[in-house]
Amino acid sequence: MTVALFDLDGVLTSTAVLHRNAWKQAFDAFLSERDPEGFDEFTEQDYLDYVDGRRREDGVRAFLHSRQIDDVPAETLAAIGEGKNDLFTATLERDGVDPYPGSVRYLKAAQQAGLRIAVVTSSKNGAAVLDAADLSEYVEVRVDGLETASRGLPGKPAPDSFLLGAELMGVTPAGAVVFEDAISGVEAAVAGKFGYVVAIDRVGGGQADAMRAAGADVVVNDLDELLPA
Ligand SMILES: O=P(O)(O)OC[C@H]1O[C@@H](O)[C@H](O)[C@@H](O)[C@@H]1O
Repeated sequence: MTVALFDLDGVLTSTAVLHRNAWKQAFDAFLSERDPEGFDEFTEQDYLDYVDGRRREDGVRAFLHSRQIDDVPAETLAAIGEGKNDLFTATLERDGVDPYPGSVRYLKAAQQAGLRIAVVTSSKNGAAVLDAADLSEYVEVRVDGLETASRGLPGKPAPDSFLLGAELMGVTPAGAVVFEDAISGVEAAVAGKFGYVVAIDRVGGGQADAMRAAGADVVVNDLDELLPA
């Protein structure tokens, strides 16, 4: 295999946590206003099950549906996502972004070994995150939430964004390896019949088992583990 398709948030950069925190603020504000008495907070498991790896609008719909909230007008759904995005971008601008050191080492080693690198992310902030983390130089092709939206492609867990990444890199899915930290992303890679699927478990608990059940070929805690000692 000569091409590697990396998810971004949680794989190369620690921004999955920034996304999760911003989602929590946005959803908790919505839920507590809608039902102050019965307020039941947005949890880390909610993030992993319904939001992680998915496009912004898909995450909003999937989470609210999990709470049997299906009567929200489209403008309100959009406003929740926009509120979350304002929180996310403000944190990004204030604190910057840390790439995982093990991921940087892995990118360098992959590049030296002649592997060509693409990033496939559901986020519309993909370019800003790559730039802030100083990783853009490694990336030959970027497929992000803006690109898939402009082409009318469905988001993860549908395979389309990864398939587009492979196509733009000029390889078949079988000729590419996918690196993912979200269950929706592992499902997308498996659905696309990619050559090899590496899952990165950043959260512990039942995540590694869920990743294997979703079809990951291997689960690691950090990309460093894949490098020779
Ligand atoms: O709102 P954005 O920046 O377009 O990101 C959409 C999604 O992008 C994914 O990469 C993240 O895992 C999700 O948490 C996030 O919600």
